[in-house]
Amino acid sequence: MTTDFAPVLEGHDLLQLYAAPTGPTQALRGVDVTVRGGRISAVTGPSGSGKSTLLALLALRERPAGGELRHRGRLVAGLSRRQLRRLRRREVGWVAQRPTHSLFPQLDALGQIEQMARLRGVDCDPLAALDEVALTPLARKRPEVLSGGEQQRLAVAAAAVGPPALLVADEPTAELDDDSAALVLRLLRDRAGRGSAVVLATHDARAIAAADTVLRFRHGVLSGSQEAGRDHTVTIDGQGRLQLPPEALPLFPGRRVAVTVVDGHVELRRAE
Ligand SMILES: Nc1ncnc2c1ncn2[C@@H]1O[C@H](COP(=O)(O)OP(=O)(O)OP(=O)(O)O)[C@@H](O)[C@H]1O
Repeated sequence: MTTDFAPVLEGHDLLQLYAAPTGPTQALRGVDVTVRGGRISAVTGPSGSGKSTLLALLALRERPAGGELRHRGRLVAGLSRRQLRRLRRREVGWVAQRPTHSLFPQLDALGQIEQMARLRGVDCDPLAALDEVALTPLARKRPEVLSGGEQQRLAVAAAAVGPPALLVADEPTAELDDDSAALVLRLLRDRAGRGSAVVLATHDARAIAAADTVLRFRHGVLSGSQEAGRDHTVTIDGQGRLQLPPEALPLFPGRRVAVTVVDGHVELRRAE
């Protein structure tokens, strides 16, 4: 179902250090990671395990202290600050753990979307972008007067303008109830469907279930990775209806499905 895109980012033996009173501490070490367009990758693990540190590297906000990070085959270490800034502006959507850190404090919700479209050099319908996260009634509000969940939805909608080649979000559903989380996950799936590489740091089972790849961290080390695609046994009722597993639902945002019976199996695709 998922198209196989070339890697946007490839990290090998990544190391990140932070200063601590006792000397430099390794926030990440020995991490190998590949991020592809068309996929949602969830980075998970206990608090302090290195998720945000990895996201800062993948969003090109920091450079690794060691190892190799390549963006479309080019070594990030070889890029100037100016080149990195330009890449971030044009190609990277970023949702900070505190969503206000990725919003412009002086702009209202509509202005956030318009400004992001300007920075990326893309056309966009700002009202439709707000509607996607159910924020149209708050179009003229600035971030400071929005609730935490509204700020989070706005930050995701703004980061997703374009859509960007890379969409990196730190805990994008942490503040959200089930309905709002479903909106955000549907939006992220839509952008992956349009080719974005989506990377999330998350503790949220709803977001992990929506991911194609799950990367588990412990003490700064990648302790396991898992591809989605588990088999599910479900029952078909007397009318031929079946219940899709929850992680399949974000694949069908309009809830319309094209069904093809072919070679003894059934394929489901999003109906246009
Ligand atoms: N700017 C920094 N300066 C010093 N230490 C840092 C800095 N950022 C992170 N660390 C340390 O690096 C380690 C990894 O932190 P990180 O924020 O990546 O974890 P996390 O898995 O995202 O945690 P959480 O789920 O709580 O957000 C922690 O020990 C943290 O204290």
